[in-house]
Amino acid sequence: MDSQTPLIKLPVIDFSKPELKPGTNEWDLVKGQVHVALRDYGCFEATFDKIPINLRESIFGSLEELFDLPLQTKIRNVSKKPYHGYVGQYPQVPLYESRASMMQTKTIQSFSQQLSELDRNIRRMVLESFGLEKYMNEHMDSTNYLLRVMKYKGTETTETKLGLNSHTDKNVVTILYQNEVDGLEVQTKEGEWINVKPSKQSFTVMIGESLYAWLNGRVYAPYHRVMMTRDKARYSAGLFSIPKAGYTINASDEVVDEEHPLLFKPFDHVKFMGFYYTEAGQKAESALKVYCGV
Ligand SMILES: O=C(O)CCC(=O)C(=O)O
Ligand SMILES: [Fe+2]
Repeated sequence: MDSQTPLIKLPVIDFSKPELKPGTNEWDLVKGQVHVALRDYGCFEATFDKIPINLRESIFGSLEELFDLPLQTKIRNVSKKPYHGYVGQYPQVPLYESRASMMQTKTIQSFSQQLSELDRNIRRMVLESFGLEKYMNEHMDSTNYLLRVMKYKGTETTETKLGLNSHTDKNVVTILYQNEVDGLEVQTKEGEWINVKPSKQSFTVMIGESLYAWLNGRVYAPYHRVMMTRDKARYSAGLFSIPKAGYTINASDEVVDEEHPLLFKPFDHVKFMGFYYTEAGQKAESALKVYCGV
């Protein structure tokens, strides 16, 4: 199925409660919602008011400036490290450009810091809800953060245009924030595309394949893409928690049983990314399965 179904909406989960602390009833309630949403969709909309509105809005000013730099300047920001350098000018997705923010402005730095708190709360809830508390410190220490920013040029026609190819994220958790131009679509397990329409105070939270593998498939890592329908540019920023090089992702015994046989052999995310960017990795339906599937 490849049609949009406006009837399906992503779950919306409220992280704005002032006393959202581990051990409280509020926490357990939200934890239950996170568990169900990530199991069923691998994605949800999070309302989170801890980042002041003026800070959130000034993000897009910084992004506009960053992407308005001459191409010569932008392409100087190349990198061999996965996710880091400038990407853009791809014939397949001509509207798309992206780069790591390098956290150079105060605005972006403080935005990332506050958003990483949301990432940690979500991951803590996920681990607790699977009874994996004993891995909490190891898990939290196993990742780095990267803020990557994206621009999708508006379409110059009335046709819908591909902004970003359908893919699954390969990291742990992704938290996206966007301007008022929608375009992100997330695919359900049944193959239907949901149009993501976050409100001004909400962020889109999505599971990547590293967490999917570590939890042995107990959470879903959804395919998603960007489709552009408007003539206005879409700006988005993503906070990505990414496994550190040298850390082995190994599903814990607690999530492996007869009903849930082991899906992947232990792997190193950075080495896997090396394979993902090869021709074989790009061609594979699931690069992770080809790389280390059981
Ligand atoms: O721009 C967006 O909302 C999605 C970006 C995305 O999927 C990615 O960078 O992996
Ligand atoms: Fe993505």
